[in-house]
This record gives sequence, structure tokens and C-alpha cells, in this order.
Amino acid sequence: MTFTVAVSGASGYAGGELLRLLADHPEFEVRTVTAHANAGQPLSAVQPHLRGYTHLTLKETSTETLAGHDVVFLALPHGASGAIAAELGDDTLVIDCGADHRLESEQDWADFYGGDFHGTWEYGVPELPRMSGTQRTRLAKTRRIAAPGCNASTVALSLAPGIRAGVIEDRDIVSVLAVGPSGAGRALKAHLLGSEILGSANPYAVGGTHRHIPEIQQALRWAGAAEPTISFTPTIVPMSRGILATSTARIVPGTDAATVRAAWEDAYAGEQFVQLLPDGQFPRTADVLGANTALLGLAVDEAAGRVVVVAAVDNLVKGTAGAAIQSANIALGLAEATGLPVNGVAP
Ligand SMILES: NC(=O)C1=CN([C@@H]2O[C@H](COP(=O)(O)OP(=O)(O)OC[C@H]3O[C@@H](n4cnc5c(N)ncnc54)[C@H](OP(=O)(O)O)[C@@H]3O)[C@@H](O)[C@H]2O)C=CC1
Ligand SMILES: CC(=O)N[C@@H](CCC(=O)OP(=O)(O)O)C(=O)O
Repeated sequence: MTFTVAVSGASGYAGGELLRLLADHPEFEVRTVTAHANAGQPLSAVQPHLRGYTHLTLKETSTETLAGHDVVFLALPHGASGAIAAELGDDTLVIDCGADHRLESEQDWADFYGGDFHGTWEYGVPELPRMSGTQRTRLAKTRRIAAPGCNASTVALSLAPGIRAGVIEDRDIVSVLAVGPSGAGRALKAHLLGSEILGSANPYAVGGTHRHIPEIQQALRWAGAAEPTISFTPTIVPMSRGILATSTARIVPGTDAATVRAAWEDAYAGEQFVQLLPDGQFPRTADVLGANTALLGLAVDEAAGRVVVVAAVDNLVKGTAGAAIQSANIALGLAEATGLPVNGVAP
């Protein structure tokens, strides 16, 4: 069976990556692409690397242009998708790549985003621990999916197994990230000008202000954390895409190194898209570019009493578009890996 697909925000980075991946998906047929300022342009004029879609023109983003498809991917700025999604039919599978439907707490939404709260959808990271199983089970039953924040899912995947197994503490978690500027989207922003970021590493959202903090805490609560606290510091580095997140947490006293490592090995043993590297190996962002893969390396720092998890993710693939398609596959009952690359592009 072929599912008809609309991609909104198709002129942006996340929308473009959705289209790149969907071109190789055997069960999806992209019929409609929509944009905002670029509506009316041929898609190929705005996304010249997408040669498989030269027949498509960008339409206005509206309920009318998006209705009538089996699957709708929304890749719009925060706040733009809630009203549109509310008008789409209950049978339509809607995947929102923005933050509008990620958070369970309306207070967190007000504190970190503001504006209307549009309710909570199933979180599009299938591998995360949830209750006695994983988030995958919940995705299989839904028609509304909130794709993750790229930094948030990278850190949540890094730490959730240790919380679930009770081998790390949920207080005093520290995550420091090197991130590429494509995570901020295509719209021009002064602090992301090439002249500002080429040849420099620029920290931002320092001191507990980043919007992904409540999203990480929420995922760690699903894994069993009571009151997780996290110090989260991202830094923009000169690579167009990619996240390298280094997260450390206190090991529960008395837990030996083998038991710590086994928590992550057990959690991800059957996973195709989240892989723990052998002891002593750590990932580079170059290893996951273009792939729907989160690669993790883990060390036990016995002197510090902490576990150190280094995770590499392509923010536009496993961090957004790949996670969205993986979750859509599950919701539609397709093989989870359909159309998704596990191999990266290197060098
Ligand atoms: N970039 C990333 O790595 C990640 C992005 N996301 C999320 O995905 C969403 C899209 O991000 P990204 O692609 O990076 O952003 P971009 O700025 O690259 O693209 C935004 C898209 O939304 C369209 N748009 C802008 N304003 C409106 C509006 N008022 N109504 C309808 N459409 C509008 C733009 O159209 P036009 O250009 O024609 O004006 C464009 O197609 C965001 O919510 C973002 O937070 C999530 C995880 C990671
Ligand atoms: C470089 C940069 O600014 N990156 C973005 C990543 C945003 C993202 O993952 O998307 P959402 O905005 O949908 O949460 C950030 O850190 O906010």
C-alpha cells in the first residue's frame, strides 16, 4: 500500500531532510509540499539538492493544502503547527517536528516557550524506556506524533538506560554539547552568520535557559527519575550538521563498572538505530552524518564516581526527520527501518 504524504515547511532544513529521506521510502508518495515566504516557487529552486522532486511547486501552508493526505509532516516554527494540526482529520497521521506538542507540562511550556499550549502527543523517540517497555509501543497506537528536539533526544538516549536500571543518580547530571548551526534552521539569525561562527566555538543558552531542558527531564522521568536536575550547555561549532553530546552522571554508590555498562548494553541490544560502541571507543559526528543512527560511547570514571556517555547524532536525521519517519513507520504498522539509512556519509 502507498501512503500519500504532505510535507509542510518544505523550504526549510527539517522539511528538506524529510524530503531527502522520503524519496527513498517505498511506501510513501510525496504529493504536496508547502512553505510560507517561498510559496509559489518550484521546490527545486529552494532545495536544489533534491533532484527527485523537480515536478513539485511549493504551495501555501494551510489546512486546505494539507488535508486529504494519509500522512502530514509539519516542519514549521514553534507555534505555527498547533492551529493547523487541530484542523486535520483524526485518521490522518500527523507528525510535528516542532515543539508544540512535546511537553506534558503546560507550566514548562509557559516557562520555556510561551503562547498557546496545544496539548501533548506521543514522543517520537521509539527507543526510550517507558513503563515496562519502550516508547515504541505507544507510537504503534497513535495518529499524532511529536518528533523530538535534536539535543533533547540525544541527551535522553544517552542517560535513560542508566536511570531505568537504577545505576545512576538523577541529580547532578551535566551535559555539554557541540552542535552544528543547522539545528537553528535556515532563517537568517545574526548570531549564526558565517562570519560569526566560522573559526569559532560559540556557547549559547547557558545557565539553565535552554528549551530542551524540560524535554530531557520529562524523558528521564519516563525512565524512572524522580526529580532529575541537569546542567545543560550547548556550543555552536563550525560544522553544518551534527551533535556531539557529552553527558555525565553520578554512579549509584556500590555499583561496579560492569553493571553500569550492562545497563546500556541491555537497553540497546536489539536496536538498529541506537548503538553502543565497544568499551574504549567513542563516536565522532562524522560517523553519523546522513544516517538515522545515534552512536554512543561509554566510560566509567571511577575516580570521579561518574559515568561519561558521549553521543553523536545528525540533528537533521535521528535528531528530527529520521526520527519522524521512523515513528511514522511504527504508527502505520510498517517495518520500522523502512526508508531509513543506518550508514553515514564519510569522510
Ligand atoms: N533544524 C533542526 O535540526 C531541527 C529542527 N526542528 C524543528 O523543526 C521545525 C522546522 O525547523 P527548521 O527546518 O530547522 O527551520 P527553517 O527555518 O529551516 O524552516 C522553517 C520552515 O517553516 C516555514 N515557515 C516559516 N514561518 C511560517 C509560518 N508562519 N507558517 C507556516 N510556515 C512557516 C518556512 O517557509 P519559508 O521558508 O517559505 O518562509 C520553512 O519552510 C522547527 O519547529 C524546529 O524547531 C526540530 C529538531 C531539529
Ligand atoms: C544551533 C541551535 O540553535 N540548535 C537548536 C536546536 C533546535 C531543535 O532541536 O529543534 P527545536 O527548536 O524544535 O526544539 C537549539 O539548540 O535550540
